[in-house]
Amino acid sequence: MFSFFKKKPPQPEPAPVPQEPAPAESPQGAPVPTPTAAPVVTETPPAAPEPSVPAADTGDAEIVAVETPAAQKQSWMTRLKAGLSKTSSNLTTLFVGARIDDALYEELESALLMADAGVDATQFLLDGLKRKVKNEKLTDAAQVKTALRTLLIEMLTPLQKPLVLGRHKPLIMMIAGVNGAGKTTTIGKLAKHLQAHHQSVLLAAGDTFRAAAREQLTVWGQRNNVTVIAQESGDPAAVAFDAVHSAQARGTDVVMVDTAGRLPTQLHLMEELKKIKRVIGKASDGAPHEVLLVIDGNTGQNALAQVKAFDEALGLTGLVVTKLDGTAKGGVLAAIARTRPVPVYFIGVGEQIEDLQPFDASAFVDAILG
Ligand SMILES: Nc1nc2c(ncn2[C@@H]2O[C@H](COP(=O)(O)OP(=O)(O)OP(=O)(O)O)[C@@H](O)[C@H]2O)c(=O)[nH]1
Repeated sequence: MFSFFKKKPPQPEPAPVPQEPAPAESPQGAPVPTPTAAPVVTETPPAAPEPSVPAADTGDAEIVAVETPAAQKQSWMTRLKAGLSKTSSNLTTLFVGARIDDALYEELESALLMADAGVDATQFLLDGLKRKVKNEKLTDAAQVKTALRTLLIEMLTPLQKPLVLGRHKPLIMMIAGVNGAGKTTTIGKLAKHLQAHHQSVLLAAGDTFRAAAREQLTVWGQRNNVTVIAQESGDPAAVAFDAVHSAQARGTDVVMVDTAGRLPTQLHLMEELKKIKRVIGKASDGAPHEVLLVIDGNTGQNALAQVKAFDEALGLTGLVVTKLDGTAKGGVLAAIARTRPVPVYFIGVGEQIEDLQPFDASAFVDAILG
């Protein structure tokens, strides 16, 4: 049974020492007049008090926050299977009534390449499978499929890692990705999941580039009892800095810093991301504690290039792979596992909150092998 988050008791953090002037903040949510050139910050408070962490959560041992009920897990498997059906269709059919011969291996090779597993992972799996067939003297296709399942789980398990809560207060997460990857949607879904796990959440609307993105997040925050720190224009690093200080003052559990979408080839924008990260570190020593890249599963091998580029720029701690529903390219996780094994914290198979779940290698492989 998998859980959504893991939880650890918070470590005492040094008192924050402001090193840069934080932008002005309005106590009532109204924009504050500031000197020319200084950014205007709006703070959207939650409509109701945020849930506090229960006293029982501060024990010594690492605990699993919430066990997923069997019925819920079942419905997730159903959604995962449906979501990954395009990736799985080629892989599942080729074993039906097949003989173990070169034609089967060739078909498997094409299916893996078409699923965007990439040349390296595909070759690795084929070599491993041929070895297993020989050593274990496998004689029918169903056994070969089981052997492939084992190999795939072995390959993907290193990517499986829970997001551990409560290591820092606030736990500061920075979220990056290319345009339209699903960053803002993912932040919204994660905030809801975090609230369900008794975590108070504050969001920094660091997408100062697109006014609509800021407004979208602000309206969403008002509806969902989540404080959003936003600026009408200016520097996303200043928004992040201000958000961290607000969260420290309020005793908020988790801060998520949204950032504008950008391509790794837009070097000045990649520099801007590095600056946001540096400034978060100035606001809180050692932060951000998580640097997440949101990737669109539809982009297949291009997603791999994004992982490499963002990892080199920021030092990623985790991935969120969205839109695995409706794509035939779910094999990209195998490519990531072989070439840049950054942990996959969550995968998304739809637009609903419950469509974003922790990555579980066995469940994923079961879904793609049918
Ligand atoms: N089908 C599907 N759609 C998704 C998923 N995750 C996000 N989306 C949709 O993808 C679209 C883009 O999502 P956003 O969250 O706005 O993406 P973004 O990365 O914040 O975009 P920018 O701010 O432009 O960089 C929205 O229509 C989302 O509803 C998913 O797992 N499956």
